[in-house]
Amino acid sequence: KINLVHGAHRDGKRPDEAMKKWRGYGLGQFIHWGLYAIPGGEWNGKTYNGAAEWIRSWDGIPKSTYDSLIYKFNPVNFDAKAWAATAKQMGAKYVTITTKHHDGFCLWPSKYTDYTVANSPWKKDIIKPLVDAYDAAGIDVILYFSVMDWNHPGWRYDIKTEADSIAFEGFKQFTRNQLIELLTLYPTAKGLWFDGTWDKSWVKQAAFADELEQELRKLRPGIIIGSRFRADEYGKRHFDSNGVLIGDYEQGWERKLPEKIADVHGNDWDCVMTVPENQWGYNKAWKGHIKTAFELIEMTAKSVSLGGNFVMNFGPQGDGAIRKEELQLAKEIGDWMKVNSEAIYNCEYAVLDKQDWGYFTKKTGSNKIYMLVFNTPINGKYRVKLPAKMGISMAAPLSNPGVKLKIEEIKANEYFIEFNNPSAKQPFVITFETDTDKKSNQNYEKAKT
Ligand SMILES: C[C@@H]1N[C@@H](C(=O)NCc2ccccc2)[C@H](O)[C@@H]1O
Repeated sequence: KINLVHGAHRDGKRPDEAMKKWRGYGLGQFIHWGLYAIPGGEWNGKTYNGAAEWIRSWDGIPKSTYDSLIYKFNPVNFDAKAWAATAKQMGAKYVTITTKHHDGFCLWPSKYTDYTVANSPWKKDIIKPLVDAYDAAGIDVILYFSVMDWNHPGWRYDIKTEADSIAFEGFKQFTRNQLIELLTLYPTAKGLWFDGTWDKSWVKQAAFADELEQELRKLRPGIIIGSRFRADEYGKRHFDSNGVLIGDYEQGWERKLPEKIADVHGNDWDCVMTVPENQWGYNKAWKGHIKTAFELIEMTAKSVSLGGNFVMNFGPQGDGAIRKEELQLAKEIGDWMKVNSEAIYNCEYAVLDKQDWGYFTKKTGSNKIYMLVFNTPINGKYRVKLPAKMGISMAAPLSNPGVKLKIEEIKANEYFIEFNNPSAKQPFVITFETDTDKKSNQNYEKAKT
């Protein structure tokens, strides 16, 4: 083991109530909104091929021209309650909202910069009504904050000269001030989702970032901060020089999912996912593959089956309305969650071998198992392998608990659960219970039709 001062300060999952609640969220909403939503990936009729929220970095636009978008920020159709209602209907249990993205525009009236909503035609705070609306909807709020800030004169990609170092010191204090300001103005926020922390300038600030993280945790006990905030003193990010996760959960699953349980190293994690291939901010022309509700539901099931949460991104339009395609996806996902969310909320990795038909989840603190089916076997027989000595109780469709499904023990601790569901067009859930002291063949009803 290497002796580290600014590595991980804790190993393993956080045991406290705040983190237990986070662990059980299952499904979340990401909101990427800011000045970039106004051009929406297009400028003077030309489309920008990168991610819409990175359009400022496109050579085709003079930076000052982009920065003057502040004078066009007037989202007349912004309705915080409507956004929260969409998330509620979808079944999201938490929301991560951009307070400031890489362009440095603040959606709250920060007193540490002029580049905020206060100096736009809109004038008003955007974050406060959002936090209030989501809190009222019972959806926990996490504040996204980009450390990298293209608008601040003190931002540097690396520290090469004494002048860089002096400028960056000012930037570090500005960053600290804004974070304390956010936690003070929005005390109900449950966490901070840091981004824009990969450049050398910030990676070299192990001591400062470690002290700042500890200060924020003291200011807001229980606050949840992921692995993307800070590097250790050897520049190691997410996992320190001893391979221990820095922060409360792994924050590396951006637009990708783990394949198997070994990939998550026993840590908490969430996956943040775009609906198109790679657009977080609003992009008028949603080119390429747009994920369907089916795909997003499967990613949610897969995430929970591997002990994580799934966070689906929304990129509201410059006028503040959510685009109709995202509203439609929220409805379809919400309709599925209405019937099946018991297999998602407060569920965890079931410690069972994955089978071809789909994913297992297990209700935390119980022996209830859920089989989330995405591929129906032609013979209607669903294979389940249990650890030795573990029995299986009666199985039933989650949506119809009265139907006792036939369970056939085909060999030691291996079963076929029979369920012919030819009309299925949507993923569905079968549920059963396990018991630890297996009394072979006595733990489930013999077939009843
Ligand atoms: C959550 C997303 N993170 C921002 C981003 O720049 N991701 C690209 C990226 C991801 C990981 C390392 C470097 C760069 C995107 O703009 C979104 O805000």
